Amino acid sequence: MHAEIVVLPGDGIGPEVTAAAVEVLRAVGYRYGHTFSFDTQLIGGAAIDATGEALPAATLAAAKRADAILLGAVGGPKWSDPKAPVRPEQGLLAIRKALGLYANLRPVTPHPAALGASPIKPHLLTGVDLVVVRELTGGIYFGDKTRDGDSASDLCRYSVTEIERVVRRAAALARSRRGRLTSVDKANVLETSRLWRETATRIVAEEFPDIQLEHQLVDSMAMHLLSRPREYDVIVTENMFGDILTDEASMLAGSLGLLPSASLGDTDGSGRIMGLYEPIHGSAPDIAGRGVANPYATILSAALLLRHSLGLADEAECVEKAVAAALDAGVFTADIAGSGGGVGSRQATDAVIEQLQLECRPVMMRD
Ligand SMILES: NC(=O)C1=CN([C@@H]2O[C@H](COP(=O)(O)OP(=O)(O)OC[C@H]3O[C@@H](n4cnc5c(N)ncnc54)[C@H](O)[C@@H]3O)[C@@H](O)[C@H]2O)C=CC1
Ligand SMILES: CC(C)CC(=O)C(=O)O
Ligand SMILES: [Mg+2]
Repeated sequence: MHAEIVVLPGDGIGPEVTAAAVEVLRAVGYRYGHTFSFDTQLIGGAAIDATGEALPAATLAAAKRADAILLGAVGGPKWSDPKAPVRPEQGLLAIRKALGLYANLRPVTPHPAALGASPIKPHLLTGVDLVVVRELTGGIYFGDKTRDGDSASDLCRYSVTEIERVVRRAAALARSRRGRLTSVDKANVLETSRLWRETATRIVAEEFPDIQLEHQLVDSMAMHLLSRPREYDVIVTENMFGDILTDEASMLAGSLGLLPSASLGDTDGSGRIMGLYEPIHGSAPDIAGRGVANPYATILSAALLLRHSLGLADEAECVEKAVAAALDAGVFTADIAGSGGGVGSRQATDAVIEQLQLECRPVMMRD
């Protein structure tokens, strides 16, 4: 097949990790006989520097035309002045909203070889396999913001429709997995959470009676996620809770540099799903430009791109197996290796590409 992929490197380590994922996509495409073309566009701080805007119109237009989008990360100290008229993060929020990417899937599956990188006891981590479905285009990140002298406010608003569609997506995912859905809210305090809980209960009862639904308050969820992570299957929650809980969940895997994500919209008339794929981490300014960033989260995001937007399940699995094999072989970047050790991004990417040759057997190459 031929696919057009828009690449949005962004800032900090974004260009480093997207370059790694593009190399892997080229390698897997070559192996399976696909041609992927890559159109690099500006977003975030890099876009502000070049155009004054965090999401230039040309970037959005290219993203709308593309078969899929791969993004690194945005932001950094250069653009973090509280008085700055525009911030890189606004570009990311804007593209998610403009493309209707309301469901952000963040799988968390600690790899056995990397358990030592986690601060959690290994016996709690074996068998952990969960997905957080984070609502991505509503809530407090998108509400009106005001600053009035010494006070400020951020409005958190959710509509029933916004909650229904993400809960449906999460419940359908749970149905394809172990049939368990945990909806996370703060319904003991917040009105938006009470609407969330009411809507999640109704949608599951009416449309997914086979799914086991439980509700969990976000504060105790933050604790249970670390004390009994194996019990969770699919977790659905609103935008900010999902953002925070998944950075926490990265500690189950051992590093932020290991968690990928898929931001998905609805399927269009031709069966195509709009998708943007990015690691859950940020631009990591503290390590940017040194060639030491862990590229695995972005490479695994590219695997999600192959699966969800291009319908290439075998190719996605091939990339995932290659990353797992690189980890099995002990190819750890510094964030996983610890104690000042570890290989650079270059070696980690090379290891994945090498493992691709061993792990993947396209149909045309099978006996
Ligand atoms: N999706 C995005 O574009 C996101 C952007 N950000 C932005 O990133 C900037 C930095 O934010 P932080 O809070 O520092 O979060 P961060 O995720 O960039 O970094 C947190 C810590 O994790 C480490 N880390 C992250 N990714 C890594 C990787 N692939 N390999 C090795 N180590 C890695 C960093 O070195 C740092 O010590 C901010 O401007 C923030 O707004 C933050 C989160 C998401
Ligand atoms: C940078 C923010 C807009 C969001 C964030 O932290 C994330 O999507 O993980
Ligand atoms: Mg985040």
